[in-house]
Amino acid sequence: MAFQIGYSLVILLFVYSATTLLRRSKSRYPPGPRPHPILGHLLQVPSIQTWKYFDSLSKQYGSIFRLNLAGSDMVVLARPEDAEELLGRRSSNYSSRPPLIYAGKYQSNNKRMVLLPYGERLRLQRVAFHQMLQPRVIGAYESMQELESAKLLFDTLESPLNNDLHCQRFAASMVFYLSYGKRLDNNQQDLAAISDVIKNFVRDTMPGAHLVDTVTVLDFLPDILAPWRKKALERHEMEVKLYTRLIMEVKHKIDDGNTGFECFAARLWDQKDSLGFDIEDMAYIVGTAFEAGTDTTANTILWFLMAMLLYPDTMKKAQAELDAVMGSEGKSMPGFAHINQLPYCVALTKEVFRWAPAAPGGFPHYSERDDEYKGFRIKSKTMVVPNIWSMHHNEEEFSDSYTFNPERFMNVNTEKFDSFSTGHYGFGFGRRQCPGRHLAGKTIWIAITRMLWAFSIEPVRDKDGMPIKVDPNNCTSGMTSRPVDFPLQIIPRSRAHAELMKKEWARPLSNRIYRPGGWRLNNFSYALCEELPDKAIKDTAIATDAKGFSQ
Ligand code: HEM
Repeated sequence: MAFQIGYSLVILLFVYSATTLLRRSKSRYPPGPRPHPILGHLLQVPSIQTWKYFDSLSKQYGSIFRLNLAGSDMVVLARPEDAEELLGRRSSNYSSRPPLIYAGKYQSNNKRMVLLPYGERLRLQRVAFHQMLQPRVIGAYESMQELESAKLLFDTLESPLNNDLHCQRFAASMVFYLSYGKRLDNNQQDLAAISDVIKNFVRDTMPGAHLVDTVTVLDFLPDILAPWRKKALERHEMEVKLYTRLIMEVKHKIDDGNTGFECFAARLWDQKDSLGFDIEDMAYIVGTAFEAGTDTTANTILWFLMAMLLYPDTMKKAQAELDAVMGSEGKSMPGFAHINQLPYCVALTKEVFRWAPAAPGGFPHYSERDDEYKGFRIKSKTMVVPNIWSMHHNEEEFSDSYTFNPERFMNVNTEKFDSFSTGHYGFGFGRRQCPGRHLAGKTIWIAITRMLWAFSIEPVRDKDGMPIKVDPNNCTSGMTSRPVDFPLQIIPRSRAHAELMKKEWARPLSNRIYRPGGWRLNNFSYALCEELPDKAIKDTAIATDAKGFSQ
């Protein structure tokens, strides 16, 4: 009997091994262009608008193709269903990030969440983010979003030519407030310092930005032969100094007995020991929120402005909707209370995310184990890139995909605020999907909707009265992309609209309706009123909380 069982086991083992081997030998790598014997495709992949090159390869080799960058495997996915399967359903294998020696190891000391490999450190950081950015709490930020968008309108009215700076300030101030509990008003010093960090970071994480990330043996060179290492470490020092100063300011406020002070950094100070974070961890966690949320948000608003120049009919349609709801006399300004009455403005916002994704090339994921998919082998340590650009230009899903057409989103359920991040792929996939997406959707909606209500966005005309053309292909490259400076005129729709913009921004903060909520409902309402000297106003805010404003 024992012999028979043993015999059967041997046969089973043999059959299993044979079928596995057979399957392996049948599976092949995804197709791709012919590589150079040593450098692979390293010299073929352009650093300028890489997503468009990848899109052209997907038309030639299919929706899953493979490249080799001097020995490192890269698989590019052009279809959302493949990204959802691999990065979503098989996320236990595809949720890491490719190790970056320059930006990850030296510049970030392996602490920056966006670059972290999959593991416990990432999990803890995502838990911390989730507390601040989950759908249940983002209602608490509506009053801040309305306040900052009022400032955006006012700034644009006062100096329309600086719209780029205003978009940047608007996006930065929103996230800065959530992160450090203070607004970025005309505090150019903090804004300039952080914008600089973001600019460097976007550049340093670009594919091919640093040879050592591809030819990793270069990291064995001594310092004298690797001057880039000193530069990366200097950047690290500068970032740590800046981000630590900001979280220490929060700590001092807490130590000074400001018990109601509420922001992401304050929460982290509370949980520092239970989550096992050191100060540098905390500095980077909060700084990362700021880095990841600022450029993406500002760039999306710039893309919106360009879309309005190219597709003025969509602007007119949105304005007709706004006038029908708010009246055309410019006597009242739209806010979150009107979101369900403005489906076209919701659809237009979603179309901006689709038409010009702020991160068109997607963020690369990284496989940890060998896998097989649709008959293709995907080795461990393969960079897997969801090419959002291709997905948004898949004609089967988005017909006439290069045309900006909000109508394609007109059937969405606008009662669900969450819907800003569905129906397109601009926020990525799986366990690394953007944790700021719910906040970003609403921040961008309020900015776009109020800009449409307030202004006519017009082309600049040449001396013959002809509109100067703008080109959406003229955009920056990197992890995020934005249109290169383009001429436009932003003109108030009427004197009454202009007056209301001024009035709204001049309105004392005490007259604003706060909708507190969030992690600690009452405490958070203090945070929203932090700049207000009057205790009575703080009490009012707490009272409104009790009345159950939206959360
Ligand atoms: C228009 C606005 C935004 C866009 C288009 C955007 C897009 C993205 C994308 C594509 C990713 C990579 C997802 C993946 O790996 O599959 C990402 C990651 C991330 N985003 Fe956003 N994002 C936006 C706003 C924000 C905001 C407002 C915050 C925070 C306040 C934020 C925080 C992050 C963080 C921390 C990550 C890294 C997640 C990780 O590596 O696990 N983002 N975002």
